[in-house]
Amino acid sequence: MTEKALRLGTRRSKLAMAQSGQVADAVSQVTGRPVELVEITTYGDVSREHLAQIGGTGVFVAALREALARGEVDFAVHSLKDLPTTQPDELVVAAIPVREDPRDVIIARDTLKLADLPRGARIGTGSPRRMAQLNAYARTHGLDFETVPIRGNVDTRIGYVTKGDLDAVVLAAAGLNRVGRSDEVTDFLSVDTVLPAPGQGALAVETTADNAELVAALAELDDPFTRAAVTAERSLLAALEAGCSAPVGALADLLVDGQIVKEMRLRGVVGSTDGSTLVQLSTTGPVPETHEAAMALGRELATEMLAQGAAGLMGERAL
Ligand SMILES: NCc1[nH]cc(CCC(=O)O)c1CC(=O)O
Repeated sequence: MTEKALRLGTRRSKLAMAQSGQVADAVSQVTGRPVELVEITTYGDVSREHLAQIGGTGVFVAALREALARGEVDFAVHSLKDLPTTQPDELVVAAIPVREDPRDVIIARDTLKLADLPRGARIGTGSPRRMAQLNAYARTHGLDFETVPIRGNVDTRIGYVTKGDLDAVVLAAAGLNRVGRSDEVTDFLSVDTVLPAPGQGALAVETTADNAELVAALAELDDPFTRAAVTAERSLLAALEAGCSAPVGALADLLVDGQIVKEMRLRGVVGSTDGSTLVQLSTTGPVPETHEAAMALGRELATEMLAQGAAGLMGERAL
């Protein structure tokens, strides 16, 4: 007997197709049903140059959510770091699978590492979070590189280096892993140097709240530790009243003693894009066992960061 295929709404970019394909296979496994990819073309895909004006990466998420709400697809996969912190009532994040490598990386000419970039080197990144932390690193390590605003998909960004326009570009390790290009990485940036975006490396599998059977099936793909970590990170972002393009980094991880999980640590950073000011703090607490406990961890750190002047660093906006 062949069961009706589940429809997975996806953007058609290489990265979106790769992560949707991987989740499609996993969903097929747990449901025993075939999964069909349904490509959703968004205004952002057609008109890249107007992406900033029409609201950044949020437009991609919005188009997939509209397709879900209209019943054109059964579920969708988002990069968690591109997902707004507000959750529509009619939709539910049914699964957050195990997170990939959360780190940022550089791809530089001549296999250079960050610390080896020559004076005056130009590093491409459109992210205020990456600019702030890289420029702060340069200031504190006597380096003299410059961050240059760029945007575009993974291929476009790597192209700036291979064509010789820039010395290096910054990308997320997870995205490169998913499209099979991690062998081009020349330096994995320590999270002590560049704290990743809240939710970076994690995916969100979203469906309609009224589809109880599918919600339950998708929940089998959920990783509770990843969910607790990204919930705390995104709670920090929300409590700072920052959006996905704000200069905010956050990463929660587990503190382990031998084999025993002791606590969850949440680190956060906000900075000015020139790197002259960074507010960098961390907090630890019991591993959150509920959504509310994970939210509380993020709010707690946000309160401390705001007390140290974080709000004044969040005015800057760019993609
Ligand atoms: N903002 C674009 C974006 N959204 C998700 C990823 C891939 C990494 C991830 O899934 O967290 C990327 C590319 C990048 O930042 O290099």
